[in-house]
Amino acid sequence: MSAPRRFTGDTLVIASHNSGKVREIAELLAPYAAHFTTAGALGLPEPEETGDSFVANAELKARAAASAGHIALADDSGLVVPALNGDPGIYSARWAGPEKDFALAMAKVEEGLAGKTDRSAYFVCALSLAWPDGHVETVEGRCYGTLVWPPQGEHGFGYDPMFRPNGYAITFGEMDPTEKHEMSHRADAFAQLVERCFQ
Ligand SMILES: O=P(O)(O)OP(=O)(O)OP(=O)(O)OC[C@H]1O[C@@H](n2cnc3c(O)ncnc32)[C@H](O)[C@@H]1O
Ligand SMILES: [Mg+2]
Repeated sequence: MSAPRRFTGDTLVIASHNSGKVREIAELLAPYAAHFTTAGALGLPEPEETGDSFVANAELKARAAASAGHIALADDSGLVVPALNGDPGIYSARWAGPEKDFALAMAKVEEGLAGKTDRSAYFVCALSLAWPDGHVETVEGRCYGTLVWPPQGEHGFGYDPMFRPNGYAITFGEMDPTEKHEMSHRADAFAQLVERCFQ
């Protein structure tokens, strides 16, 4: 295997159209990239997520944005629920429908869990850094926890209000963002990416 390619300090494009994610990525990235912009700010289209895994979709989104000329970082993430055979998984965004209604998406998860005792779940975050020549570096992070009902807390985004990480008495929705950044699936993936490409 060849050595990982390092980020060289150019402008970095955050290849996501999700403002919750962009905010978290910008905060995690601040120490490593002085200049960054977003796919939305550059007017780049949102590519169709046709991959069959988090990694495949992260690479597809990163490559699509990098083709515009700057190194790009994409995140494909989601909530995996073993009692729902892994759903919503890579379809986590799509479960919220065109209106991006996560109250609806969380209610669908809860409905699926009716009568089930296993309420374990984990978040996955694949991060892919792509160069304009097509090279990619990809990592995957996880965070394990339990699903609670009703949803609790106003912080974060997506499924955060119903996810209580193991070892905590509160949901991601109730957690201070700086604390989520220390132990989330995105933080786990970030630590791996920093070690590979930013040090
Ligand atoms: O593809 P981009 O443009 O980045 O934005 P997206 O929202 O479509 O992102 P994904 O395709 O990766 O879908 C992931 C969904 O999983 C959910 N998700 C991911 N990370 C999460 C987190 O930290 N907390 C809560 N929900 C999360 C969230 O609802 C996302 O919409
Ligand atoms: Mg998406």
